[in-house]
Amino acid sequence: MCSKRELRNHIRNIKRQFTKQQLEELSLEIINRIKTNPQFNKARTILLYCSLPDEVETHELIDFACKEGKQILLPKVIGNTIMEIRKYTGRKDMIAGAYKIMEPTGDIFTDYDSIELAIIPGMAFDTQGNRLGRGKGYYDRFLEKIPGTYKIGLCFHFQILDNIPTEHTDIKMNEVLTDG
Ligand SMILES: Nc1nc2c(c(=O)[nH]1)N(C=O)[C@@H](CNc1ccc(C(=O)N[C@@H](CCC(=O)O)C(=O)O)cc1)CN2
Ligand SMILES: Nc1ncnc2c1ncn2[C@@H]1O[C@H](COP(=O)(O)OP(=O)(O)OP(=O)(O)O)[C@@H](O)[C@H]1O
Repeated sequence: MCSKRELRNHIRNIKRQFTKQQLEELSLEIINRIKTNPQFNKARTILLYCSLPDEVETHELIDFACKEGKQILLPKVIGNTIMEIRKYTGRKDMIAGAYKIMEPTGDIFTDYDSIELAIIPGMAFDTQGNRLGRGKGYYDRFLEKIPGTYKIGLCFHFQILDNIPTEHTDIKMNEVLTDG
């Protein structure tokens, strides 16, 4: 079995073979799936992520969900291993933080029990719902705090692997949405 580091390099190499436009088209397919997902439609408070250029594009989804009247929360990196959650209050209130991720300047959000759905990026997911992240453990540490929340991973089809090596701290997705 490959190490997590080898798997991350493998995925990075495949991703490079796609143009920006191809990834945008694949993203659209995935976002259309999320918009018809029953868990998404019924959730009123959703933890989302503001995508980096190599991730499934979520910018339009964030504003779509807001227009639907949902409360949107986004992560903000506050240390080497910790992220906090903030309310999204519009594009005008976003600022580039660590790793150049756009993060909200809005209020901090700590009512974790009210988060009904978490939509989570990944370098890869396997068929059992295991997730491989960027290797800092930000999501694993946070997801521990919301054990009852339904978790949906988003990734491109080439990021679905048969088997991801796991540690006891890794938290599984309930569902993974992809293109194709
Ligand atoms: N859009 C988005 N937001 C997110 C995450 C994410 O994966 N995607 N995170 C999920 O954890 C947290 C941020 N974690 C990150 C961890 C590493 C890198 C990163 O670029 N790592 C470099 C290696 C840099 C280094 O080792 O110092 C890399 O992947 O090349 C980015 C974000 C919170 N917000
Ligand atoms: N809940 C936790 N408590 C303490 N350490 C943790 C926890 N979760 C993960 N770690 C540690 O953090 C490091 C990175 O973990 P891992 O490789 O699983 O990150 P990742 O899920 O790929 O990254 P990310 O969540 O940032 O995208 C590992 O050394 C792991 O043992």
